[in-house]
Amino acid sequence: MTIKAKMPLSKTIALVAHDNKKKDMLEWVMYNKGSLSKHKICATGTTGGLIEEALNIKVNCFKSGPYGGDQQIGAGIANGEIDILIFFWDPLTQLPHDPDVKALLRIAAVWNIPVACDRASADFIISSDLIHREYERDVPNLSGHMNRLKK
Ligand SMILES: O=C(CO)COP(=O)(O)O
Repeated sequence: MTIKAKMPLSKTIALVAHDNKKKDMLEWVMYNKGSLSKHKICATGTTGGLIEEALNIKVNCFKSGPYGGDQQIGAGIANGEIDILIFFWDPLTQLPHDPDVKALLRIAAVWNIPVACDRASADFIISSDLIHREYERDVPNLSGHMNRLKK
């Protein structure tokens, strides 16, 4: 059971990159600076600091990923405060906070937000017509869930 949530004109985009992917992320944000500047940007700590420096824009920086930043972004998604996740995670390195990485990807799928895990998909999202307009997306209907449990 789902209900509709409004995707606002100005989206809140979360940017996250693992260390081996930070160069990719910086190149991507520099290339897309024009589009990104129309939206609110948040990020895990180190990624966000690098983006602020590179683009000279304000980034709402959470804690560094391994210190809870992934979980803070996950909470933002569950609270309806984050509309899009661009997460260049590293598929070739074991990380101590792997459970947090999985949890972030999971909660993004639960809340049906657009997620890009590499530059090719990030390009699709940023060049989509939907990035420039309001639209509705399905989100879980929690009251339906509570009612089912009561039966
Ligand atoms: O580890 C991360 C995501 O899992 C990213 O965190 P930082 O941006 O702080 O490096």
